[in-house]
Amino acid sequence: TTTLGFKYQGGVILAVDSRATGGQYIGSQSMKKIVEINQFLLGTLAGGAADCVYWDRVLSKECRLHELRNKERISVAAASKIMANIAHEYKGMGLSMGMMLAGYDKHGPGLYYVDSEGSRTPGNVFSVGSGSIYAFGVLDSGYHWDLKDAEAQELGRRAIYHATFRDAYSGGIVRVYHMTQNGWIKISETDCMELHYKYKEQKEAK
Ligand SMILES: CC1=C(C(=O)N[C@H](C)C(=O)N[C@@H](Cc2c[nH]c3ccccc23)C(=O)N[C@@H](Cc2ccccc2)C(=O)[C@H](C)CO)Cc2ccccc21
Repeated sequence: TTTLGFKYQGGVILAVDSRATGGQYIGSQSMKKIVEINQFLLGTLAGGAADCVYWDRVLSKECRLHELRNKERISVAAASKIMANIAHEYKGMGLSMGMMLAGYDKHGPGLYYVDSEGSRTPGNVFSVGSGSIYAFGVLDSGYHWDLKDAEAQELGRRAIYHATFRDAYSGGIVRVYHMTQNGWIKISETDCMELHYKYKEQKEAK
């Protein structure tokens, strides 16, 4: 898996692949690794697929209950704290989850990394999963706060593509979402082979 998220002047970009593996076996090429918790909250999934899918559903339920009890949407900080508390409750019992929570609340754009070891960190740039070292290579060389929306979306897409090219455990479809003060927008869903030939042509055109 390769997932990434970064904050910039235009909000938050999330980009992921869609492969699930069991050892060398590819279980699926179409897994949804960006989960839509609500219109202003997105999560990304990496690690044990069942762990991620299950505890994301629990988090979604808790976020909805928070809205009903408090008559206001949950903040990104509070949602990430719920997930961190769950991870801490099960620490040492074998959960394997590396997630990001991205959203927009009264404090502006939010991006947190949360994992099953108990880490919960706010930050501007994260990449999580077996292909994250490749994604960082592209992301760190192209990232700056003042990226334009189209540049930011393409940077996320290109970073995930390069990870699917080099990491055997990443592949399938490259999905890009953009979180702004009006909520999330799904920007693109592109098969990594389509991107492969598109980037190849761009290089040959030079
Ligand atoms: C095909 C499939 C599933 C599947 O392939 N499960 C395997 C056992 C799984 O969990 N694979 C992990 C890798 C893995 C196997 N055993 C583990 C034990 C501990 C930690 C990780 C693993 C995976 O693809 N994870 C994805 C993340 C992911 C995949 C699917 C859904 C959510 C997140 C990922 O991180 C990269 C591919 C690198 O591993 C689970 C599932 C649920 C619902 C529908 C289909 C499937």
